Amino acid sequence: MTPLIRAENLAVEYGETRVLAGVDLALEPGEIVTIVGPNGSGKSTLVRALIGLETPAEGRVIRAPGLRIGYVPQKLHIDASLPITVRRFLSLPRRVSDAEAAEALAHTGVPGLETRQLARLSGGQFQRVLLARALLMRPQILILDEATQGLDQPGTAAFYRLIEDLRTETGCAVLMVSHDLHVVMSASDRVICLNGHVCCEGTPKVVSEAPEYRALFGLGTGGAFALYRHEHDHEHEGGAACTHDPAHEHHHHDHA
Ligand SMILES: Nc1ncnc2c1ncn2[C@@H]1O[C@H](COP(=O)(O)OP(=O)(O)OP(=O)(O)O)[C@@H](O)[C@H]1O
Repeated sequence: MTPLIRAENLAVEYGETRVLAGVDLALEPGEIVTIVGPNGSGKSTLVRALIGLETPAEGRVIRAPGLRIGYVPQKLHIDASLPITVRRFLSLPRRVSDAEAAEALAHTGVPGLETRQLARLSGGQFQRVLLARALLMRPQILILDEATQGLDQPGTAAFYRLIEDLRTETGCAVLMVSHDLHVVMSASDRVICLNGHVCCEGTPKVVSEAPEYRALFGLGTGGAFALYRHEHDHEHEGGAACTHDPAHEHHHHDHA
């Protein structure tokens, strides 16, 4: 199968700082892939580079011709002093019909919100409206950058069920960045563990049994917390996917 998006030996820099190096990645139609990794490990940067919002310092990103991407960014600040209804927001940047807007809102579990002010939605409603807008792109790939932040546990679980249903219904691929490890592990076909480079990757089963993953996330309920304590002192097997770039600092990830 031809990948929808492929990154080859991708490096991204902000000024003098290299935040991603040697990243190889390919997304096949219909698969759900999750990127995990500590804060500042380059997850959003990778997503932005895949979409074309960051220019590679090295390597390249290849997108299938005419690829339709639905993107839910990590942060979208809505200025409460600039009123905009849900309906108008759904027509940005592409104008959509009332019927399309209504269908997308129903699809994401928030029917009838059209006349509401965007700035006054609850966190969960807002995320679902963002998802509805992404769906209006009729995406072949849906890219979600920590789309469940601000949602409670049931809201998060429901959101991921919705993503899985959408994949089943539309056949779109899904690439998401997430810190919700338990849900990630159950909902993903493939997990990519990032820390400036790809630490380890594979099916949730393979990754969760990998020493790299265990070193990163620990076991049991402490796992999610351990995510933020990643000091990159674990050993890698094979090593091919893990060329440590000496220019890339790891110690600053110890945010615990
Ligand atoms: N526009 C920018 N200019 C300069 N540095 C940036 C920029 N965006 C991100 N960075 C830096 O690049 C590094 C990677 O950031 P990125 O947002 O990709 O990490 P992340 O893995 O998504 O983090 P988090 O889990 O906290 O969202 C960080 O050190 C960050 O400070």
